[in-house]
Amino acid sequence: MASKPVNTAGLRGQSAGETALCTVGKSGSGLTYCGYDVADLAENATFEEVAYLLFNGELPNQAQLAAYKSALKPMRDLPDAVKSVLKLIPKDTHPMDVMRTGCSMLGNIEPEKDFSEQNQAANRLLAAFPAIMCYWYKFSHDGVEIDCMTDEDSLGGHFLRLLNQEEPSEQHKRVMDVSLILYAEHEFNASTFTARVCASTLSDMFSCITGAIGTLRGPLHGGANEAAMDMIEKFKSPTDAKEQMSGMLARKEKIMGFGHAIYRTSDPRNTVIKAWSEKLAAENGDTSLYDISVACEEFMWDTKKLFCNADFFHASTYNYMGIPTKLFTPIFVCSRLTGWAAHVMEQRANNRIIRPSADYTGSEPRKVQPISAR
Ligand SMILES: CC(=O)SCCNC(=O)CCNC(=O)[C@H](O)C(C)(C)COP(=O)(O)OP(=O)(O)OC[C@H]1O[C@@H](n2cnc3c(N)ncnc32)[C@H](O)[C@@H]1OP(=O)(O)O
Ligand SMILES: O=C([O-])CC(=O)C(=O)O
Repeated sequence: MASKPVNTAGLRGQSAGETALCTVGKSGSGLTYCGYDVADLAENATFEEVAYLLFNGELPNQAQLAAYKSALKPMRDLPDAVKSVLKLIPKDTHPMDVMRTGCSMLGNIEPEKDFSEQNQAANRLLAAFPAIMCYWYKFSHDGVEIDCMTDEDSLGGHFLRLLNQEEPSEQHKRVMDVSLILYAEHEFNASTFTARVCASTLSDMFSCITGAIGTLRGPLHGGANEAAMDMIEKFKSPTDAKEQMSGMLARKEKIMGFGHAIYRTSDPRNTVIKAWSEKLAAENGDTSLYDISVACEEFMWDTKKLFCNADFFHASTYNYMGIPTKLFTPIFVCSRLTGWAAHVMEQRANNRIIRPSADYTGSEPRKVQPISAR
């Protein structure tokens, strides 16, 4: 009997190029950055080490890491022109639109003039993204113009400090670091592919990243962490969660934070972030959000054999850290920028314009009729 044909819609299963940056769904836990298992990196590295790895192909030694962090620190502030634009953006704007505009505006003020500046442009965005997010958030929500510079050692700590305007705990800094590592890179996902398509036209780094932000925004991609939070906070208990999800599935609604285009039985990032959610829940004392999330996970596996992707337990984890839901996907941007920029550099190093073909399904050739005759 002939086997079921592979559904190739959405380019599924088709190779669209080469990369040395990442494998998805292959050896070990299923996800490696430059050969390192993501769980190993999450356990034994920091986000800055992972950024260095993606940009240079090797993990830094102590001196290289110290030099890299020292180079990033002075780049954390924003030009006045970018602050002025951020101040114009209304409070009810989607923060991913703010990130997109902030990125694009920075590219107006400090353009990448040629590809010799690509590392500078990537590092500038890496250092400045937490400020783009928090400067707008604090101004639009609290009317406060925050100082965008902190002396926090890590970018994760810097973000938490800007957001809460107080010293973050060591534990929260570590969780943020782990989260940024988990989100950093994921092969030819939709937003990275957007960045590569843009790069293949020999466009500039800021355009590639701006396009990628727009792609990550959607709920089928990065926007799922926010959408998952909106869903789980509506559930009153684990039993209520199962009942409501049953109704959602019956209505053929997508359950955000579940399923994956490549993984078939689990997403290796889930184990890591779920463990942090459980730990934070226990320390918080109110474990209900974690318990509800676990009930969702069990229900989806039992009924549909669908599993949590990276986004699902990020929702409760960030919530236990007091991070506003609307900033969940922008945090993803702060991390994935590293993967996007590394892919832009890789595309540029061996470029041919990305231009696939299409299967035509339209009308047969025909003649234009005079407008009076139509
Ligand atoms: C960091 C990230 O970007 S991870 C992804 C984040 N996105 C989400 O969490 C959104 C919810 N998930 C989804 O929409 C999908 O699983 C995607 C977009 C991630 C992958 O899409 P696809 O590759 O098309 O999924 P796949 O081919 O495995 O789907 C198989 C079936 O399961 C269904 N399905 C997949 N995910 C879900 C879900 N979360 N809820 C309900 N049904 C689902 C599909 O509708 C499909 O059903 P069908 O055969 O009746 O049409
Ligand atoms: O790979 C994908 O399709 C989506 C994903 O998990 C990611 O970008 O992290």
